Amino acid sequence: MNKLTVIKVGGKIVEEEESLKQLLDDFARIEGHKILVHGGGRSATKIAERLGIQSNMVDGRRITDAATLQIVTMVYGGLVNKNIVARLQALDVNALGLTGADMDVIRSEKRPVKEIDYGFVGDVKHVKSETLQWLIDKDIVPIMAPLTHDGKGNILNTNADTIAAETAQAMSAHYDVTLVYCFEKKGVLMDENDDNSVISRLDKELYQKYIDEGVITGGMLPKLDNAFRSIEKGVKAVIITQASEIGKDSGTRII
Ligand SMILES: Nc1ncnc2c1ncn2[C@@H]1O[C@H](COP(=O)(O)OP(=O)(O)O)[C@@H](O)[C@H]1O
Ligand SMILES: CC(=O)N[C@@H](CCC(=O)OP(=O)(O)O)C(=O)O
Repeated sequence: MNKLTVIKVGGKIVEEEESLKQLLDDFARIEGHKILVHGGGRSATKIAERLGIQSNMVDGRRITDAATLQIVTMVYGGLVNKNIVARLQALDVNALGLTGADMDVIRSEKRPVKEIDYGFVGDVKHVKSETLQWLIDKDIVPIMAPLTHDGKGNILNTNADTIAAETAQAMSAHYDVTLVYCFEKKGVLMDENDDNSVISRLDKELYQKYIDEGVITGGMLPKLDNAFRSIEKGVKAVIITQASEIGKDSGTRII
């Protein structure tokens, strides 16, 4: 099987010019087939604030009312996605920006209301891996925004870590997939404030221990849940690392 690298890049990197430039330069240099999934949560929060709309996150997920949906559609599907696409084109990467609605690439279902009503947030139901494969085999590089659709005309907001994991899992039917979560730290850390404390290999047992001890918290929890699920569902390797370290043998490897 051919190799495919799925890179997910989070909001903090996307928002800062210097780290975005570094990420895109590194991404452009990755050889072989690749997909970039981007977040942009921090940009959405800032623009919402400018428009006088308060952001509300529960368990790392944005409560998305109608006004917030308009903002995330503009920010993720427009501003962030098209900026990345233009920048990659300047680096000779034949990037194509996609939301889940484009070519029906990712269908989702509005998250059912239990204790919390997340509003217009979608849980992924299907990734059209054949469509992505068709694009990739033509040397087109999909740049995926964290937006999906329900097939009934509605856009839904979907966490970018989940988009990356579901895409990597679906693409495992066609390629040997490596999923790389890039963020601002050097990997999963023993001490969140010490970049020299990278946990180089993490299995499920150790993960649970570190949760219990409060070593791993917050936004890292959904990321690692997605990471372990991906390994269980056929993704060959999952790495959590700093953008500048892509392709090097560093960061945290999920085993
Ligand atoms: N043990 C840990 N190692 C590294 N980061 C951790 C750890 N525990 C919690 N975190 C937090 O998780 C955050 C990453 O999650 P998140 O902000 O959702 O990432 P992203 O920028 O990719 O969206 C880090 O910025 C950090 O604050
Ligand atoms: C439902 C939900 O929470 N969607 C996320 C999508 C963006 C995202 O995941 O961005 P980062 O990777 O930068 O955090 C949000 O709106 O914040």
